[in-house]
Amino acid sequence: MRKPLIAGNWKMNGSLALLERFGSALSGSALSDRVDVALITPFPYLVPALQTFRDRSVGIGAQTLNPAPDGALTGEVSGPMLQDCGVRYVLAGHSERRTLFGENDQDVSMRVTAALAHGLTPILCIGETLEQRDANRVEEVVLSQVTTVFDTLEPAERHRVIIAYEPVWAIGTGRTATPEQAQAVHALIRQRLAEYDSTLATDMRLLYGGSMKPDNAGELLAQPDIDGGLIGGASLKPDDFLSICYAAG
Ligand SMILES: O=C(CO)COP(=O)(O)O
Repeated sequence: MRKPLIAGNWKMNGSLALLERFGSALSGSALSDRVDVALITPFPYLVPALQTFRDRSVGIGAQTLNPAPDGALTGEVSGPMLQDCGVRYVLAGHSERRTLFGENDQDVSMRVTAALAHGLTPILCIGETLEQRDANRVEEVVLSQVTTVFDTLEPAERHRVIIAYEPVWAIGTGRTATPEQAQAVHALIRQRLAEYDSTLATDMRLLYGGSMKPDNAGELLAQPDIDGGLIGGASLKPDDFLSICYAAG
């Protein structure tokens, strides 16, 4: 049985004041242990977030990392640093990193490997653009984003990854994938995982991301192959985020 994960990706948003509001909202909530909750914050808020949720009721994650362990790389943050601070998750391959910062599949793969090497749980983000969907290339694009990373991993490492399917056309647009569209892609990903090993397919959590909100979360999360959500805009509003967590758990 896969436990759902609801992860809020703050992107380059948020403040200490917002973190405090999340601290009050989530600590005072009746969240069940049937759902894992994570906040993926900008670097400066990681340590305050870890302090806010020192009971570990909310896992804290970073939005990227540099694959090198250390060195003369001004402005970068490494896996050992995140591990040192107690960070649990790190995103790799978010579409904004791919398009705005030029990260290709190989860069993404190096980040997943570095995360695993330093005890972090990578959340590998994949998804097609609208152009690729219109050209009927969803399966090809999404499965190749999975395999370029998974082919390089050891079998045991593959089991430690979480995948988030985020169709690029649904991110921040208010245009969410229908539950059927999302389920169809999740099922394809799971089939591909089964080719590596059947327990990988049954165990791996596949999150959906892209305009998930309180009013559509229930339907999306009810799909058999959707095991949670990676939430952007709605993760900046404690009440909305909590509603989505309740819908999952
Ligand atoms: O990119 C996302 C999460 O990583 C999704 O963002 P939105 O929920 O704002 O569409």
